Amino acid sequence: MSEAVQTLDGWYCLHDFRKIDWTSWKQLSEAERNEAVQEFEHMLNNWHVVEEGEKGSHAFYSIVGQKADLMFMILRPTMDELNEVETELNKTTLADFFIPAYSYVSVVELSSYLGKDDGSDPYENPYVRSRLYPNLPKSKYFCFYPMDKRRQGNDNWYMLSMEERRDFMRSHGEIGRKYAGKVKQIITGSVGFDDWEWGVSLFSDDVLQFKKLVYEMRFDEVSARFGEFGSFFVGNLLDNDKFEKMMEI
Ligand code: VOV
Repeated sequence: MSEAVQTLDGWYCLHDFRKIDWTSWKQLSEAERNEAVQEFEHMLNNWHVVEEGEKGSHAFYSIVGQKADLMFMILRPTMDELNEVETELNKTTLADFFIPAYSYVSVVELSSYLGKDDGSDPYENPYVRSRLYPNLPKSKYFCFYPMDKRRQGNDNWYMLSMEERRDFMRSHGEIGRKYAGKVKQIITGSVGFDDWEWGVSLFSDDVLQFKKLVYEMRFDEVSARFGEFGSFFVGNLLDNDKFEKMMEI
């Protein structure tokens, strides 16, 4: 049996995609709509307080295309708290006008392929902590997709030796580093939690960099031979002003 890589696991993560039931939303009076948006923003403001207290983080984007209209990426220290946030969201008046589109449950993950083992506790390392418990960037654009590593014939990731997998990840990391300052990636592990093995969340102020990065990675052996991908979602950052404008009829 090949040796499983040890993972470092951080905050639990929910990607929650919703469509808006515009037909029902339009039936409300302007006053009712304003009240629902204000109630919703009150919840978002509470999430900001959690973020400032470094007890979690969140990202809120509108999604382009018919797969969804809105996306919430929520990070919390426990699965229980993640569930509470989801329920809080579902109890808002606005959620009566949301239609579930897709969701993804995972945990922020760092593999130890490239880490140095100097005997110290990695969970005490400030850099590692900033990766495991990240303050999600408020970048203009967001991209999410789930992925697996293939298990077929000669292309079975889980049958490779630790050294082989480490070499692949080194090359992967080298490509990724070319996008430093342009794209920030947050990899969340979802084995045992959801239908794919990882969630890939990308943040950038230049939306075209998602295409360039993902395309370049397709030619790297680890993605070319072993990468299998689910649906892609791409969207634009929402703040209160943009959200109010979006919900205006
Ligand atoms: C901004 C770009 C970027 C950078 C710098 C980067 C670097 C790195 C490093 C150094 C490491 C290994 C250590 C760790 O941190 O875990 C990883 C790990 C991982 N990656 Fe990555 N990745 C990027 C970007 C990046 C992308 C775009 C994808 C999707 C692949 C594609 O083809 O669409 C991806 C996937 C992953 C995955 C699924 C893992 C875990 C694999 C496992 O088997 O455990 N990743 N990644």
